[in-house]
Amino acid sequence: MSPYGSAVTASNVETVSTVSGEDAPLRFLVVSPRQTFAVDVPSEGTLRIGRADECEVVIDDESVSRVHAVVRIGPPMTIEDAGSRNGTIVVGTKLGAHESMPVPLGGAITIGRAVLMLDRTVDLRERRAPESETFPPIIASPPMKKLFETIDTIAAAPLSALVLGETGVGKDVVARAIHERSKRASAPFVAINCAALPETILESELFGYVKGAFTGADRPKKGLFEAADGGTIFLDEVGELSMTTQAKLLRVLETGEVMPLGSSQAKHVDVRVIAATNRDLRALVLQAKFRGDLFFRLDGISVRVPPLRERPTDIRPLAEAFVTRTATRLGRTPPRIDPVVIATLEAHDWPGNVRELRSVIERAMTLAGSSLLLGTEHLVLKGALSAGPESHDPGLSSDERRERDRINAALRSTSGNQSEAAKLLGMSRRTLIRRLEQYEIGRPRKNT
Ligand SMILES: Nc1ncnc2c1ncn2[C@@H]1O[C@H](COP(=O)(O)OP(=O)(O)OP(=O)(O)O)[C@@H](O)[C@H]1O
Repeated sequence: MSPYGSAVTASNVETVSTVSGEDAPLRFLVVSPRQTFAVDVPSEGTLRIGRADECEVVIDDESVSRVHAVVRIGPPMTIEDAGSRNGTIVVGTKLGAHESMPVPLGGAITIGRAVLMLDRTVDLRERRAPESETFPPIIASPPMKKLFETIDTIAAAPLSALVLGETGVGKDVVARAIHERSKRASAPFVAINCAALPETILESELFGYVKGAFTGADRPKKGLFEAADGGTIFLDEVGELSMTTQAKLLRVLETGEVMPLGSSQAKHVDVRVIAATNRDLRALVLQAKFRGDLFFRLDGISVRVPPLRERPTDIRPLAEAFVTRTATRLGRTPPRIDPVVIATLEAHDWPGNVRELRSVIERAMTLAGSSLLLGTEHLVLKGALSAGPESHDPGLSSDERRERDRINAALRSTSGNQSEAAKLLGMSRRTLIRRLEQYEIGRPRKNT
């Protein structure tokens, strides 16, 4: 029972009594009119949810009170309404001011116009493409059939590979498919987003470090190259690597050896590198922003994943698969999709590609509740995502474009969390918000 008020319990939902142990870490998925993002749940303490900057989960919407609700990590994990203007609804039960109840796993929590859901995730590096998302044979358009064949060719070749394509097309999924169809399938697949981390942290993630390599390095750490030994490392957004890190990466590719930070001893690794980018690497090479020798090493063999607008016949099977997957996760019967919804989805141009389609479906499923028909009233397409980095913006100078791309990348890597993205970018949240307006980036938008 909450020290602040009475506790309400729901009998038919799975609640969470621990956030540690064997289970995958927990996160809150947040869908609000302007934002879609995920927030990892810490192992202890509280999470304030509200509009105010000091909240751990900031939802930028006027329907949300400044501090609307408080999650106590537990055990058991509970949510308490913090005296909000319009209450907190937990799977249909409205909490009055200072009432609390256990947080249900996978159940909708409504806070103003936003919906939150507690979800289990897997390790950040691995979470983008769990087994079930691995290139399911659900997509059958001619361009994708061709892509399947190319994936098999790439899988069999002992070369580095480059996966090209706009944001959200499924480069990550393709990289994993290459790994799983290769001889390395039983060894690890390790993925990292090169745009997500500042240079020094990225290098220590990639190459590891020895004890005492820098302040705070009180024990040695294995890098991802070592962790992927025998398998595949997937370097997402490779176009964002700094020149220094590019030089170090090139050395690993040329010698097959990694040098942990602070060490003078190289370690041999046998790792296949698959890199991905939504930027024109060749153009970056021409502008001296990407090393030509590294480009040629990475570009052993390349594959382009077509944008969703070039394969509209994939939209229906993908949408159906996302509906089934979300329903399974929520323990619901998958609803039928109204044919008008399919037609609407097929007519949309999907600047955020498959990722955008996935969030639109997940949001529709949340809004549909237990309805057995997913209708147009559940569909929110307008403003669901902003244009990706390849959108047309002839007015932007290249510096501005770079900054805009960095911001997009940071938002992607933090699943749209503005505060985290601002930290990564080394700017205040307010500055980030100003930039979002300046570059007309739809307010955080990317879901994982
Ligand atoms: N063929 C597919 N089948 C099922 N899910 C897919 C498929 N393609 C993409 N997805 C889903 O769409 C989302 C985006 O895919 P992914 O992360 O692979 O895109 P990306 O091209 O790597 O994006 P970015 O450039 O932003 O990193 C993920 O949730 C992924 O699971």
